[in-house]
Amino acid sequence: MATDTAVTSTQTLVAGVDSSTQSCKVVIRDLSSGAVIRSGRAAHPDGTEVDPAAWWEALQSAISDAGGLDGVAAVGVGGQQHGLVALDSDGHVIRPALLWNDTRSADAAAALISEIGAEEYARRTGVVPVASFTASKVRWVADAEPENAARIAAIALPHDWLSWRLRGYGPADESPLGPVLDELITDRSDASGTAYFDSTRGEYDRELLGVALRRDASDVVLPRVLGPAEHVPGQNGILVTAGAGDNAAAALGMGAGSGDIGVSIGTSGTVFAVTDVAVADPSGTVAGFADAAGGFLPLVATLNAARVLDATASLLGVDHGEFSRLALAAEPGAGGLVLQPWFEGERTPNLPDATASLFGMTLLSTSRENLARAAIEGVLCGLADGLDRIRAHGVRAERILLVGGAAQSEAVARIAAQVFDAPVVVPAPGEYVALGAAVQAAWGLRGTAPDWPVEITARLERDTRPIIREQYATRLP
Ligand SMILES: Nc1ncnc2c1ncn2[C@@H]1O[C@H](COP(=O)(O)OP(=O)(O)O)[C@@H](O)[C@H]1O
Ligand SMILES: O=C(CO)[C@@H](O)[C@H](O)COP(=O)(O)O
Repeated sequence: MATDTAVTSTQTLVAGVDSSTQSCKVVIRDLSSGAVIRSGRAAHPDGTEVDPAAWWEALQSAISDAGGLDGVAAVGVGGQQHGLVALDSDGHVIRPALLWNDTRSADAAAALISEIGAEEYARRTGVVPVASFTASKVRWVADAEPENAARIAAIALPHDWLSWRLRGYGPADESPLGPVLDELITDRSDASGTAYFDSTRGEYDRELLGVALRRDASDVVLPRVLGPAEHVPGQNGILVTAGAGDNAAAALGMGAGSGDIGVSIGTSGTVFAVTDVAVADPSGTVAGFADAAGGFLPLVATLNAARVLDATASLLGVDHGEFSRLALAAEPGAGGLVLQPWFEGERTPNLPDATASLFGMTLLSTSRENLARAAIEGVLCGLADGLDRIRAHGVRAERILLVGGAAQSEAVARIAAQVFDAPVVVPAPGEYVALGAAVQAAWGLRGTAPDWPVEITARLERDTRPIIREQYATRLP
């Protein structure tokens, strides 16, 4: 448990949750100042399919690690996007949740595009299916496990299901309020990652869900979409707000506005902007998601991010601090060494079966320093390519806001300023998804968005080194 500030008896608190791929984090903030009062975390199991019960257990451990919810008036739950939580009519989870990084649904995504058309998907939902999206996972279950698909009574995303459990709903033998599927709630940001939601109209596209499920989906319960200023009752008098997809919650947490580009380097790598107008990219590279504040969140995601650095550091036998020092001891371009970091297949570019490759190895270039730098450059180049695609939709990039676990690496921040064609700002180390979910909790509780300060620890001027992206580009297929 981390206690940053003493709590007084008159203080009202709000809580934010980030149920992310690798862990669950809880932050408890003071409603009036936004100060973090206490926080906690718990690990999630590895794997690209996970029993949601593990998330529920981790959430309770993280809450307890944070000293419990005493004094908390409202909670918002942010979480990894896209995961398919399929429920039967008794509120039981039908099979382990299929996560955003499970690439078995790549063929299902391709089939949906060939049946509906990429242009039509982009027009109706703002996105074009890739393996990550919920619709692709629904189709995968319909084809690979038709007996499971036939039992689906409701479909939730990870954060929807956790909000439901937190409010006291669930299977009759596991929850005080029972399996009331109509009490599932969500928000526009996470709904927009399903590929069966029209975020400009704020409505589900049940015909597209039916195509994915291979049956009439009019009776499938989908979570009710709440606005950012709304709340519903929860347990012990604690109100529950809409929650959000993790990237949209991070945007709230770091106060991203027009001209800001969020770059998150966690399990996934993401680059996103906050915009007033929707983006629809029929190529599917830019996902035209909604944000958690009533606007839009055009986003490009990569599958290979912080864990590429973890794996390379482990190969070199060093911790994160030494890994950063090694990378900074190498020159930009890593002496010609290029790591194409597609260890887990890749989503952008859409190469679900790809593997990683190391190019440019000579006796001179193959040093520990160059390998550390090449890993960071490879991850950042993929995200910089994504930013170019977002800019192509007329989005301005005045500064990069760097968050996610790997943003704590000095080398990542300094090399980001060499790779992105914009200054880089690093907010103070923090769990920005959970912090943003707490922003939403405050917003839903009071009806207006709080104006809490965001502390910045580093500002790096643009320091573009063209060699890095030029040599990476020569290795693209
Ligand atoms: N100083 C650091 N340098 C590089 N990577 C780091 C550092 N600190 C944490 N990480 C990595 O960040 C990742 C966790 O980031 P996080 O944003 O919490 O991920 P997620 O939200 O996807 O679960 C882990 O892979 C961890 O090893
Ligand atoms: O798929 C996406 C965005 O489209 C990912 O960003 C997931 O939302 C997982 O996030 P992390 O757990 O890596 O933060």
